[in-house]
Amino acid sequence: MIIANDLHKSFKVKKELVNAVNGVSLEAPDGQITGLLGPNGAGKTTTMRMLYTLMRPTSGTVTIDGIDAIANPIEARERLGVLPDARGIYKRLTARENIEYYGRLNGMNDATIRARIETLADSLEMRDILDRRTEGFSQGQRTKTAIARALVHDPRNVILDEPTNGLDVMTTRAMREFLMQMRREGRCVIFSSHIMQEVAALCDRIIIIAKGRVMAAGTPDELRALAGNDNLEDAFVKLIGTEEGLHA
Ligand SMILES: Nc1ncnc2c1ncn2[C@@H]1O[C@H](COP(=O)(O)OP(=O)(O)OP(=O)(O)O)[C@@H](O)[C@H]1O
Repeated sequence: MIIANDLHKSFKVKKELVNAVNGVSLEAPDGQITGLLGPNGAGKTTTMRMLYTLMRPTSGTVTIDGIDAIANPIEARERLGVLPDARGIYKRLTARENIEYYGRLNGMNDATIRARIETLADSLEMRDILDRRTEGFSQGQRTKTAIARALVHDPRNVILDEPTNGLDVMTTRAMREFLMQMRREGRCVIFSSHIMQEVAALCDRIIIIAKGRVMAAGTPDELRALAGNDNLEDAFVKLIGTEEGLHA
């Protein structure tokens, strides 16, 4: 379970202060998919970077399964699988080697890593690319490799930054099925998107972020009711206050 309380993050750009995240609180329970939805520049990536301990908040707290992620980042990371916005896979290694490397960094033995790769290769439908060098991989193939790598140590909590970004229809469908599988396995899944239909179709709870703040949070039905609108798309536009950047 991931809990964030009153997260703030500002960046100094020349003499100006950019307030990227302005008091975001959220709770993502186990066995549920929680979606962060918001237009470009809303603060989704910055929020996630703080959740997965890459970035220290200016203020606020994050706990991962009850562990204070700011005070104990290494312990928190052991419980986290992360697909960062920059996928960052090693191009001189094969997909399998990329995944194995992370398994070793996580202190796993070779037999456990091998078995885990078998499971992930099936779930992610990536058996055909496992032993190819990742140089030249398509965007979808890179994303699959990065997700398998993120999950090699079987983390209970999974944070994915725009996992379907740039994927074709079939690969997007496979990715959605994979997210639902993680939910069935009881994991806590958080993913970000600016595609309203995707978030509505997959998420148990949606957190709408704009201008670094949580504008609304709830189930798709609750958000419809909150906006007083049966059409989810219109509800989102109303809650965010602009249509800009919402669509793919
Ligand atoms: N390292 C940084 N230095 C300066 N400004 C930053 C930095 N990181 C993010 N920002 C700013 O913070 C704001 C939020 O950015 P963020 O990447 O979190 O948004 P996002 O919701 O993920 O957007 P997108 O959907 O476009 O990826 C933006 O105005 C961005 O320019």
